[in-house]
Amino acid sequence: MSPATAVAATSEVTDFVVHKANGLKGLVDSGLATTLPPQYIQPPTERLESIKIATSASIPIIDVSNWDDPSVLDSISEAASKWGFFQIVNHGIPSQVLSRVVDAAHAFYAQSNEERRKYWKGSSLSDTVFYSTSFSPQAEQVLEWKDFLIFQYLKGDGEDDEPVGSEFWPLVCRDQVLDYVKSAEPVIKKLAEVLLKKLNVKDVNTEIQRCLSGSPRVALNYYPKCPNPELAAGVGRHSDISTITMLLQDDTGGLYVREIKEEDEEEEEEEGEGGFWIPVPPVEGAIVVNVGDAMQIMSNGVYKSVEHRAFPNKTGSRVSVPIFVGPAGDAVIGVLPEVLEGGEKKAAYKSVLYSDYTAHFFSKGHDGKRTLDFARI
Ligand SMILES: O=C(O)CCC(=O)C(=O)O
Ligand SMILES: [Fe+2]
Repeated sequence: MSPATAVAATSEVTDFVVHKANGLKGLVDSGLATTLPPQYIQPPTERLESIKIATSASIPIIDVSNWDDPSVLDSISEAASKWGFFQIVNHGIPSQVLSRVVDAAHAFYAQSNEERRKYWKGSSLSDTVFYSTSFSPQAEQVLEWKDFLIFQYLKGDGEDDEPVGSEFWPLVCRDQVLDYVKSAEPVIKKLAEVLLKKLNVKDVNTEIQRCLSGSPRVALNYYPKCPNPELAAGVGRHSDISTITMLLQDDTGGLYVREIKEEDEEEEEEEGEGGFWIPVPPVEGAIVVNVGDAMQIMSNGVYKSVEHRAFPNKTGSRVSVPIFVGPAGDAVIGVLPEVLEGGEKKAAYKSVLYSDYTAHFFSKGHDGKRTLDFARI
């Protein structure tokens, strides 16, 4: 079989993309994926054409130029409770830092298969950086139209030390990712402070710190242009397992967020493929912020970790760069005592070791908000 025929043959696609570590980018570059390979075809309920798009709702855009303004704090905590998602503008991260990290993501994927493959999960020189495809290809029924490069951001001992293993990060994007995280850190800190303040948490001790942001991860997500986007998903319905995620998206669009209905409150959240989906349009200079499962657990559901999904398109590739701010693997997360004080509310979640929670998330394909059941009482 010629290499060309090998790639074209359905049964060989997964092998070429996943096992031979060419990534989806390698498949698209081969020029042979002129139609969507069967393993990428989503069931009808999970396609863009069958979801109901919310036409009047939009997620809030919050100007955070003045963190001392009480109305900013109110807007953030309200958005985290009501929508689980918001965009922030005037956050102080220089626009060049944002555009450089997006360009750097393109630069990583523009390299040859051989060059990218050096970082493939399992063969990368450091566990703090790895390249992979889809979500959890070994556990998924249908593959997602996406490649990603993950950076695990473990701080060195000294204040100014570079993250552990960063000397092994790809040179085409290393400094841009480091600069982005460095500039984002004060914003992350502020967001966490505001959310905790509104929960009456006064003593943000080191243990809470480890639960909030013990192990940030950055992803360079790449959704190549897709021959049949109407049949595919870039990332399927899921909630993030982070405490908070700061997502930078390019100007392409494709992200949708589930609309929370009033009657979904009290854990009676909409399940399955129903409900309305709110598009999150790219806003120049804005960062999308969303609450993750760890924050929903710690806040006992006051803040909502909301389902979201992204679709690829036919005209070009799309890049997004989330920073998943999440607990350290060995942190035990549970409902913060302050949230229960003085009220008649009971804890809706038990305490869980975060590395167990993470392992559960990756042991299956994306399945909406089901990961949270792992911690639900
Ligand atoms: O690319 C996007 O807009 C969303 C990505 C996402 O949800 C994720 O990486 O968890
Ligand atoms: Fe996500």
